[in-house]
This record gives sequence, structure tokens and C-alpha cells, in this order.
Amino acid sequence: MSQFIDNFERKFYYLRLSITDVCNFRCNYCLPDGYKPQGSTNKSFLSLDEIRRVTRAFAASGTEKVRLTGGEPSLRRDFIDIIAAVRENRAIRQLAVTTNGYRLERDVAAWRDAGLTALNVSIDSLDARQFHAITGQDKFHQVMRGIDAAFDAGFDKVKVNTVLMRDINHHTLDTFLDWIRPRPIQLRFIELMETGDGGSLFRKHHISGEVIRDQLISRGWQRLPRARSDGPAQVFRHPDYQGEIGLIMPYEKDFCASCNRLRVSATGKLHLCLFGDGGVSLRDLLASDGQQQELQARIAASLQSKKQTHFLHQGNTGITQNLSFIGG
Ligand SMILES: Nc1nc2c(ncn2[C@@H]2O[C@H](COP(=O)(O)OP(=O)(O)OP(=O)(O)O)[C@@H](O)[C@H]2O)c(=O)[nH]1
Ligand SMILES: C[S@@+](CC[C@H](N)C(=O)[O-])C[C@H]1O[C@@H](n2cnc3c(N)ncnc32)[C@H](O)[C@@H]1O
Ligand code: SF4
Ligand code: SF4
Repeated sequence: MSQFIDNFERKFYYLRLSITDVCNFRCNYCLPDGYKPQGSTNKSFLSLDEIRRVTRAFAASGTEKVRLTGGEPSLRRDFIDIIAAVRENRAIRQLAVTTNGYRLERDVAAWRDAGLTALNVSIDSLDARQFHAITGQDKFHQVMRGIDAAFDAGFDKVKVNTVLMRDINHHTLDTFLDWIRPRPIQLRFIELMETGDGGSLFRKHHISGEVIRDQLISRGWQRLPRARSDGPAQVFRHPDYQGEIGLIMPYEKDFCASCNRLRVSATGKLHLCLFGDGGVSLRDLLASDGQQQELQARIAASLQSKKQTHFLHQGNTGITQNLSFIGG
């Protein structure tokens, strides 16, 4: 097996696959004006067969975990078929989705039956009015019922993503802690990242995850070790809590040293970094099963130009106008 590896000896076990750019929310840090189709021509998103082929090629080169993201991935009508198609391949042991939670209550049991193994749900506030103000959707209670439905469907843990924003939610740690005390939820604070569209919001609301980490450590929370296909969160646990706290701090030194993931966009471009330039089209090699070797070879060769880190500290956000086009 040819393991995907870059010039810095980083191995890639984790594929983040975007399956649509479309989203029905208007998160202030992502799509404040809502989703707008790009360009004049109707671009099509990867088909079920293309998804099957691209995930097969990655699995044949060491990928053991796939995350479906977007846009809002659950808006795809064939979402359940996509889950099943990816899981057909036994080498992919973990199949996760990152979702705004809109379809959870209705569909999460079917997703689990189709083979989904992990669930990340975005919730930036536990206050229904503030949730509405941030996301543009008055759906807080629906999303919370969705989380209950996920536990009812048999998920033994759910991860929740909260974008940490100064003066919006950075002072609400205690509310989140009360929520996760009796629940097996890993609540992850993600530092707000600058994007092409999000410069002014970033300057106003970015705050380092250190404010949370300092409070956790002073209250006896302890850091857990990280496995090879885990995401980038530093995870903390406390004996009095069923839940855990994760911190995703991309501005911290050495954040990229453990980069273990690659991305494919909904139109079939390989992106070597969340904040990279351009992307390498894979679509011409997704037309038939017989192209898999060539596809693996193109990805392996592209990896040689993966940079050591992002350039966010220099204010360089690459081509990333917002995170919805590549799925975070
Ligand atoms: N800068 C940067 N941010 C990332 C990266 N991976 C994830 N993130 C951020 O973390 C957010 C949450 O990621 P999720 O989609 O929930 O998944 P994850 O935390 O990577 O994966 P798991 O630990 O498996 O749950 C993403 O939307 C990004 O904002 C990365 O490689 N670089
Ligand atoms: C782009 S969304 C795609 C999946 C799905 N629509 C959702 O919101 O979960 C993935 C994650 O990126 C996060 N995100 C989006 N823009 C961000 C930014 N500028 N900084 C940090 N996280 C961001 C969201 O909070 C969400 O958890
Ligand atoms: S963060 Fe997710 S739910 Fe919010 S606008 Fe972006 S893609 Fe949509
Ligand atoms: S910013 Fe780029 S290099 Fe750094 S961890 Fe994320 S994808 Fe990897």
C-alpha cells in the first residue's frame, strides 16, 4: 500500500470530503448573506459514483477516516446513499459528518443505520435568541432535539462545535460546562479563523482559546492524548463531568505539525490545506473505476507541494473566502 505522505513526514489518515457547497444557514462568520451559487454556469457536485471512487483511492493509500462536510452535507437528497457508499469500503473504519443539525431530528437514526459512526454538530450558543442571531435560523430547539435523537439512535458520544467569539460567547464557559456535566458531549471551542470574506468580523471577535484553557487547567481539567486519525482538538477531561472540552487553536505554534488530513471539495478538487491556493482537479480521474492507480499517483505527487503550515499569521487566507466552500 502506498501511504500518502508529504515532505515533512506527515502521514494522511483523514479525508475531509465536501459533498455540497449549498447551505440553508447564514452563520455570521461563514455565510452572513446566505449561500449564493458561484459563477454563471451550473457546476455539479460529485456524484455517488465519484464519491465512491475518490474515497476508495484515499483508502487504498492509508485513509481510515472520512468526514462528510459542506456547505450543509445533509441537504443532499442522496445523503443516506452517500454514507452507505463510503462505508462499503471496510478500510474506512470511521465515517463522520459535520452538520448544522437541521436534519438530525428527522434523519439521524437512518444515517446511523446506513453506517455513520460519528457526529459533529455546530452550536455556537445555548441561548435560543443568540443562536438565531448568529445562524440566521430560529432552530435552536430543533437542533437540541436532534442531539437527543442522536443519543436515542445509539451514538454514545456527540461532538459539538462552538466558534469562540469575543463578547459573543467567550464568557459563557460555565453555561457550556453545566450542559455537558451529565452528557457525553465533547464540546469544542474553535478559534475564529480569518477568511477572505471575514476580515472585519475576525478583527472584532477573534480571541485565543487560551482564555478557556487557563480556566480549565485551574479547575483541574486534564489533557488527553491524541490518536493518529483524530482531528486537531486538544481534548480535556474532568472526573466530575461526563462530557469533554476540546480546543481547536490554529493560531498556536506548531498547530500544523500534526496535520493528518487532506480535503476534496464538492467539485472534486484536492486541497492540500484549509487555507491553501487553488486546488488540484481530480475529476477527470473519477470517471471510471479503472483510473484508481492514476488517481492515487496524482494525489501522491501533489502532496509534495503541501506547505508546512498555513499563513494566517501574515493575514494570508489563501483562496478561502469562507469555510463553506471546502467544509472547514
Ligand atoms: N486550520 C485548521 N482548522 C481545522 C482543521 N481541521 C479542522 N479544523 C477546524 O475545526 C473545525 C471542526 O472540525 P470538524 O469538522 O468538527 O472535525 P475535526 O475536529 O477535525 O475532527 P474530529 O476530531 O474527528 O471530530 C473545522 O470546521 C475547522 O474550523 C485543519 O486542518 N486546519
Ligand atoms: C463550514 S461548516 C460545514 C458543516 C456544517 N454546515 C456545519 O456548520 O457544521 C464546518 C465548521 O466550520 C466552522 N467554521 C466556519 N467558519 C469558521 C471560521 N471562520 N472560523 C472557525 N470556524 C469556522 C463551523 O462552525 C462548523 O463547525
Ligand atoms: S458554518 Fe456551516 S451551517 Fe453555518 S453557514 Fe457555514 S456551512 Fe452553513
Ligand atoms: S491549516 Fe493547513 S497545514 Fe495547518 S493543520 Fe490545517 S490543513 Fe493542515
